[in-house]
Amino acid sequence: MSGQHFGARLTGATAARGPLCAGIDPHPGLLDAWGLPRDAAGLERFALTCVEALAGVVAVLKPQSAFFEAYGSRGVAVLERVIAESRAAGALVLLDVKRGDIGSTMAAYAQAYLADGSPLAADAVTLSPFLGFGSLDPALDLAARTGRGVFVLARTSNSEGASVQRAVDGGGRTVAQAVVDAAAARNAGAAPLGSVGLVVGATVGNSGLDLSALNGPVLAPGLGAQGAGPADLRAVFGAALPHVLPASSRDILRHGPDVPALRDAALRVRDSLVAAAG
Ligand SMILES: O=C(O)c1cc(=O)[nH]c(=O)n1[C@@H]1O[C@H](COP(=O)(O)O)[C@@H](O)[C@H]1O
Repeated sequence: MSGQHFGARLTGATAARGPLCAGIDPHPGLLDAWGLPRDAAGLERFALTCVEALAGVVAVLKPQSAFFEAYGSRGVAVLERVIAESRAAGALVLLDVKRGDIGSTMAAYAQAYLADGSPLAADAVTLSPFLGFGSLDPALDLAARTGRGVFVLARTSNSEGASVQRAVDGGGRTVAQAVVDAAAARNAGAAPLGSVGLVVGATVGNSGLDLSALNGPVLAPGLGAQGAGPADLRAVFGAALPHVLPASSRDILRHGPDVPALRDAALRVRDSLVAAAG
């Protein structure tokens, strides 16, 4: 990928379009609600309607891979179109795949999602560090070489995550803080922002995390359907708020399939985030 690295492109995109990541999560129940069949054709209509409504106005689109994989090769072909058409309309694409594996096979996932010329290459992907942060090195290295980004799970929005992520190591540091510190080391010296992001749910309350040295973006899912609102972001993120990218899926998608209604819903969420940050 030519041009600026991901952290710079994200900074430009959110400055121009506002701080919102809209998720494309084609839940079977949403296909029903939109009057679409639960098959690859329904998936395609759903996903491309999202692209039509959102890709020209939202900074980041986040397709959730599993909902596409569920329809096999036809679903994955739809995902390829979503990535290409969203990017062509000016949105950055964060592919939500939450990959994490031992290093040798992590390299293969990196090729699939972060290599120039790969059909599924996006601007960034979500990664899971729970096989050890260092196991992600092949993906972080390739992303750095190709100007792409990653968002590494640190403190997830679900309640089950806390027992792992708040566990404390021998030095008294939580697992989540160790992820933050490893990402910060990767981002040191980058300007205007590094390309190794984190995921910290908007639902987690006072996380206790020290994000002051991160120098990277923080994806904050959990708005809307999971109960968090724009006003919660300041409590969770404090001084790190300017680098937070709030994410919402179902709370926006329920306004489809009408394209203007879907777009207006996303813009309302975006405007409420701008107001809450101001
Ligand atoms: O990595 C993610 O995107 C993610 C991390 C996390 O901690 N919590 C979380 O909800 N997500 C994703 O964010 C989206 C949330 O969807 P809604 O609850 O419908 O807004 C889903 O695609 C989740 O898989």
